[in-house]
Amino acid sequence: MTLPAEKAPAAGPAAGKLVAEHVTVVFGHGRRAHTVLDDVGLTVPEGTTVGLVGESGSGKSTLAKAMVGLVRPRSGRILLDGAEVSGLRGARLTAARRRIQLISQDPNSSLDPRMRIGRALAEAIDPRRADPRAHADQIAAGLEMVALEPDAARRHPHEFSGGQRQRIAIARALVARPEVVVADEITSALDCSVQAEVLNLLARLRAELRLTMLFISHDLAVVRHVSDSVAVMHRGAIVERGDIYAAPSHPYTRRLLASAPSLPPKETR
Ligand SMILES: Nc1ncnc2c1ncn2[C@@H]1O[C@H](COP(=O)(O)OP(=O)(O)OP(=O)(O)O)[C@@H](O)[C@H]1O
Repeated sequence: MTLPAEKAPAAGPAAGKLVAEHVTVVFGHGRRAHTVLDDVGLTVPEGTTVGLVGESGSGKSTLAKAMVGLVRPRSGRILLDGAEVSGLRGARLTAARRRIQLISQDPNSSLDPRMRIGRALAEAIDPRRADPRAHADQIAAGLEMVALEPDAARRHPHEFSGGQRQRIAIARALVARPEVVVADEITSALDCSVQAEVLNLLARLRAELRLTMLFISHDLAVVRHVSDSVAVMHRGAIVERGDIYAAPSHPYTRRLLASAPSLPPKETR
């Protein structure tokens, strides 16, 4: 999959697979205007995972949505391989969205309860021809990727556990083979034991599919487990990035680390 003609080689300070450049997002108008992201810059280099931490309401989900084209910045740009995606519309936006997939917190709201799993995956493969029979092999491969049997395609979301539903959401995001995944609090609705299972699955798929990933969580231990580097968001701005665990420099990062339960040592991947 390639973007249309405006695709340009990444260069200069914006080099990176997925880049937010001076992104400002404002909700509401006039006296009710609320700046949720304020001049945010973030680079996710190809093949790496950047973690994004920050407290509730700091703007992480808004940045996730801006990164995948669901929220339009008031100013600034989102770049994929150096080409701007934030201003795209229509077919070009659809093409870019296939290359960057969002997996969000709650599979109950992201999976339509009335839709069979096969149909949901078929829609992700080809929204214009969402016929599961036309994509049976790809659907079976997608389900296998997340360790589910092919007959899961004939079932509805309520027939699965929370962890299985999140695995289905992962399959739906990955079945069209995106290059970049934005994972927004994907384990926060799950029990601890299931959290580890989903994180390990995502880590395996990331390596197998050579994904570039922005991994968002309020949980420092989880972010540390999966990320190559970490950025810290506070009140709509990135206040720190890099090895925040060894040498936190911003007061908010220090508070965040101090309030986290003891962090296990980072595992080597
Ligand atoms: N569509 C919207 N319209 C108006 N305000 C919004 C909208 N979406 C988010 N906000 C506001 O933007 C701020 C940041 O929300 P956001 O969901 O991005 O934060 P977050 O860091 O992801 O928090 P959480 O972890 O709780 O989801 C909040 O004050 C929220 O109320």
